[in-house]
Amino acid sequence: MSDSATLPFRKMHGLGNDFVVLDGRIDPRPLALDPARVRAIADRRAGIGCDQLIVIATPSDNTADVRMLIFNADGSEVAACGNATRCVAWLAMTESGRDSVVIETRAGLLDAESRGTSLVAVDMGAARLDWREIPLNEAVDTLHLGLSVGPLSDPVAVSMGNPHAVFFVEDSEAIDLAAVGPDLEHHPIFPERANIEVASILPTTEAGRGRIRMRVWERGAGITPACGTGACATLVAAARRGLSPRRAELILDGGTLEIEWLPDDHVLMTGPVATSFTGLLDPALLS
Ligand SMILES: N[C@H](CCC[C@H](N)C(=O)O)C(=O)O
Repeated sequence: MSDSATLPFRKMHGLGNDFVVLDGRIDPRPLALDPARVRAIADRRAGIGCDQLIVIATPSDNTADVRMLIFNADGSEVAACGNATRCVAWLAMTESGRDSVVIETRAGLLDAESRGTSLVAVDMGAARLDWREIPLNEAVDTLHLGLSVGPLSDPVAVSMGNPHAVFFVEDSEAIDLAAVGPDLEHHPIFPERANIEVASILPTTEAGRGRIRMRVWERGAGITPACGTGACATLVAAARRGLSPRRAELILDGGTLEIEWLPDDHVLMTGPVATSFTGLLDPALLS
């Protein structure tokens, strides 16, 4: 494919957390994007606009169906993105005609299954709870970080292959995430920065499932309508604190995800996928 050729893209989202998806298997250019190019594509004014840019690549070996590269809107490459993993899994299942696939990410191999039309379940792997795995820059109890900014304090740190700090509050709608997000994302205790969640515990359902209202300030993307790994991290944090059963509905700005922290410590996330539109990327955005 010549450098002047346009490149097909698919605009997808998971509960409004949106992605530009490029296929690096048909054209190598998306496999070598520098951060400035990612920012140009993600720019909602001059580019296409997205929270994350996702590149589908050939898997390293036959243990996976596809490999997935994840870039935040600020150009940073990260290891995990739950909503995008559902979208890529849906594409891979549609392509292969199978109702289960394996996605290779920097956070590991993730098993995904169809749960019906445009509904996908992904085993997001084990929650990492040790300070070294978050990572944090000091040996602290991840269940209670001695950290506070504005009205927020005493978060739980969890990694789903990416770092999260979960703050439990009376009313998550009352928190001005834009005011506190940047300082928390860049707090020195997080050497790789962090995704920031504020969560309120709601009454459990008759079926005994938890219900948690959660909003997110994402590392490298800011406030997004939903965060799959953030929902996983929030459920694990709430269960560790004894605030929720290990299975709950996570109610995000963009909709609801069903999350379960399994006995083997893996976290199962189930939620919708959607394609907004497809198009051709201007080659100027790639070079
Ligand atoms: N929205 C994504 C999370 C992206 C996390 C990314 N912002 C990071 O830096 O880890 C999700 O659905 O899980």
